[in-house]
Amino acid sequence: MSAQIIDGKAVAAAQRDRIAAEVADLTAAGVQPGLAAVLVGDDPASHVYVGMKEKDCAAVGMRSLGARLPSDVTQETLHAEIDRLNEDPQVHGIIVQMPLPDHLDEVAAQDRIAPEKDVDGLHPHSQGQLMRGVPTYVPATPLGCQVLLEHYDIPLSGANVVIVGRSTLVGRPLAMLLSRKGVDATVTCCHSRTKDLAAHTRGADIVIMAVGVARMLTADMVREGAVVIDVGITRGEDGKLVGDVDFDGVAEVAGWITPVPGGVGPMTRAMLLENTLRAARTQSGQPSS
Ligand SMILES: Nc1nc(=O)c2c([nH]1)NC[C@@H]1CN(c3ccc(C(=O)N[C@@H](CCC(=O)O)C(=O)O)cc3)C=[N+]21
Repeated sequence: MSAQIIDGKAVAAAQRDRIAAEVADLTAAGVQPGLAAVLVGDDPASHVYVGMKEKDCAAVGMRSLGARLPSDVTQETLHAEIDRLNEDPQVHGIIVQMPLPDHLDEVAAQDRIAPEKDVDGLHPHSQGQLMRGVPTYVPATPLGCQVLLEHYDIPLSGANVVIVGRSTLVGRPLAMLLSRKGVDATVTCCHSRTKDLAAHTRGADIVIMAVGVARMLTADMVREGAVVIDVGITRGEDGKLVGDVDFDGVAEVAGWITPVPGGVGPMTRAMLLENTLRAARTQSGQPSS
């Protein structure tokens, strides 16, 4: 293996330590940040993720509230629960864990969250402000990718970044984030209909995989020394997490690479805490330290 490992777990731990110190200061000033996760139904993966978020909150001294609703809940009841959290002054951030059961409208639920509590960055206000170049809350996974790249001093200005995937949660916001003035990457957004994907990825200084297709990016698709960020998390039959990158092969050619697990995933959780801390500061009128 020639690539150096981008250690998301370690960077996330450092971020959590910093956040914990800031949470302690804010709590001493009378405001304990609070995050509410709305979990509908009994999808096992969603339960695992929400459980991790609750543990993360506890680790940094934040309050966490789990709102659990049955899988047959109506859209009206879901909205009533979001309204209740919107009005609760102890709750600074709200996320609705995705995916929702098929009979529910995910977009309508996202739209229901008060923009000032939208720590997932999925409300049209958050997405629009990011598009305008004045972000409020950036979705945690794209933010985590940016913080990881900056932590390792990987040059972004003028860099050719190829993002594979165009989801609302990752690909599109990431393209906005990295092409902003001040970050200044040249971003290409590829997807399932892209012609000759390999020609794009081979031309990239940085390849970011966010499609959810296990081991899609192979060594022949990567330029020698390129930076490879893997956002994919496919659960294999053996229960193990598999990324969108064929790690063993690509690590032979890449210069830097994120592992799965231990790459972007832990950063996603840390950035959700960061967004919640910012939400608590903004809502309480406490200046940042
Ligand atoms: N409203 C909403 N917001 C989300 O941000 C959201 C969501 N819904 N639904 C599901 C996806 C997925 N997601 C992950 C978060 C952390 C890890 C993570 O920490 N992964 C660890 C390993 C975890 C394990 O072993 O299972 C890692 O990659 O090292 C993974 C995935 C957030 N999501």
